[in-house]
Amino acid sequence: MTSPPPPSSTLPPRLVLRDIRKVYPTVVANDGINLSVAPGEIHAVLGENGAGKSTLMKIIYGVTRPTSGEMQWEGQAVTVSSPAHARELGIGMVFQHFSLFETLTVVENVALALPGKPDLDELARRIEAVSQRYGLPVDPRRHVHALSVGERQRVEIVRCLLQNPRLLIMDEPTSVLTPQAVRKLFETLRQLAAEGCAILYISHKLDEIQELCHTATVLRGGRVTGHCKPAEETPESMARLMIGKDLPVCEHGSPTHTGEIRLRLAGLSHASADPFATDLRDIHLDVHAGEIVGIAGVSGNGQQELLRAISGEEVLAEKFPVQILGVEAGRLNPGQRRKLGMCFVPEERLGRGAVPTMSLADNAILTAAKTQGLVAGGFLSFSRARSFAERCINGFGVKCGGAAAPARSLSGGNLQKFIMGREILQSPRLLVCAQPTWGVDVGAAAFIRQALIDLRNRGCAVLVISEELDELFEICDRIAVIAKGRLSPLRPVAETTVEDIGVWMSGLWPGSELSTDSAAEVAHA
Ligand SMILES: Nc1ncnc2c1ncn2[C@@H]1O[C@H](COP(=O)(O)OP(=O)(O)OP(=O)(O)O)[C@@H](O)[C@H]1O
Repeated sequence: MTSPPPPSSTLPPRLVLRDIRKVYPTVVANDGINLSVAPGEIHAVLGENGAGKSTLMKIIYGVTRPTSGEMQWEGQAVTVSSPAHARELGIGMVFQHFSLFETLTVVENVALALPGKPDLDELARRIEAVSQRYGLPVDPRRHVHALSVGERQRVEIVRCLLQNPRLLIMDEPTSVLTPQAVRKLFETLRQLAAEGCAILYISHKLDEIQELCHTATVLRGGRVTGHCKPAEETPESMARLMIGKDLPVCEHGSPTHTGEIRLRLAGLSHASADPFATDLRDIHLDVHAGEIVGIAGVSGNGQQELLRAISGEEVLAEKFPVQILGVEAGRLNPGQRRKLGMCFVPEERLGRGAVPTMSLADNAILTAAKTQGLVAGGFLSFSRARSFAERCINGFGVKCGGAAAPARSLSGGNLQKFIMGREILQSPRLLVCAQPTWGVDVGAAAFIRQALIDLRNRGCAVLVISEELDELFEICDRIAVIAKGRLSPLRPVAETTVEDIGVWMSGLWPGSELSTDSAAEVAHA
């Protein structure tokens, strides 16, 4: 599919940035940035993790003040004092990290972003209308805490579209959307652009940028290092522009040796107390030492519940359904399961994967205290915690202000790299991870995938739950699909195709109990 023709260059720009600079205590996040977006233009902002993309977008949206520089909105100099001010001007933003209150419903969350006190019934109807029109299904009455990551992202997008923005900023909006939802979103964005909305689009998915965007600005180390027309580039040439060299190629190889079963799910069924959660139904799965098993699926089909049941965040009624390193572990808490040799990475990096206000060293203590000997004689060793955090930072190329930097000061991709590093460097015997490369730039994603393959080659059993089919096909040895809380049979990756697994993702695999109607529901979960 090709991009629509670029907008007419005779229109005056909607937004102009001149010499924008933002200095944080340990880093210059933006350094003399110039950028201009015309009405109807879809403009990509490209760059490695930590290049300064989100900082620039937050400046435009009034979340952060620039240290210096000038911004013009529709020809007038403007200082955007707050997000509310940005919204008044006609600027909308979908954030990389969700800004939703978990204890409120969807409609209550949306109401908070609107001026005055909107009538909730009327607003719920508007939400339904917008979500239907743009193919982004959300139920306005559900509580946010019960939504999957993909569903939350849809809420963020719908909330933004309700405000009819004239400039829409999207910070990695597709990281957790299904391929069908991405198609729909692109149609929406093209439609908005055709109606004259300017769009600033940040993504690490270079094929998407090539398909969607008219123009691109490349950032590196806070500075503009290039411009291009994505339609005239390839994903490889854009990657080179971004990282200054060719992308490394993953060396998968075959599993050298598959050994004993490290994770066994023996008929795992679990009904959560949360009425909106997906019940897990009779899941059987073995993951052996020395293999990577992938679980694909449309977000909201039981992935979160499965990860919680395996990690111990959700303790089960019985011991036997989850067996870790041969121990019936269903009633153990996460700490006890980690002691058996398991590490895990949840899909939400801020909140579950790391405590935002704590330093990286303290975040290292949270999961690695035992394996890295960070506690001795009942006392925490802060120097050891610091040096382990530094190993994660150096080993995984995390760009940050050092081990003392609070987790929330890291760019999204850099925090993900840190969390992956913290778990992988504990040399677990079993690693369970969700969305391992979410929000990570193309170079770092290749690095993380290779680190998972290397871990497998050292004999670790690895289970990856991901919505990125291409990623699963690149790194896994065997693959299954989760749909409506049920798990499909496992297939060797070499004996299946992305197309087959795509069909299975709607719940229709050989022997599946789902009807065609239920399958349609799965695709929209
Ligand atoms: N509140 C903050 N305090 C200190 N440093 C910060 C803060 N916010 C961002 N930074 C730093 O500014 C730099 C740019 O971060 P930014 O989030 O803009 O990068 P990014 O290009 O959006 O990266 P990613 O692709 O990983 O999201 C990083 O080095 C980051 O650590």
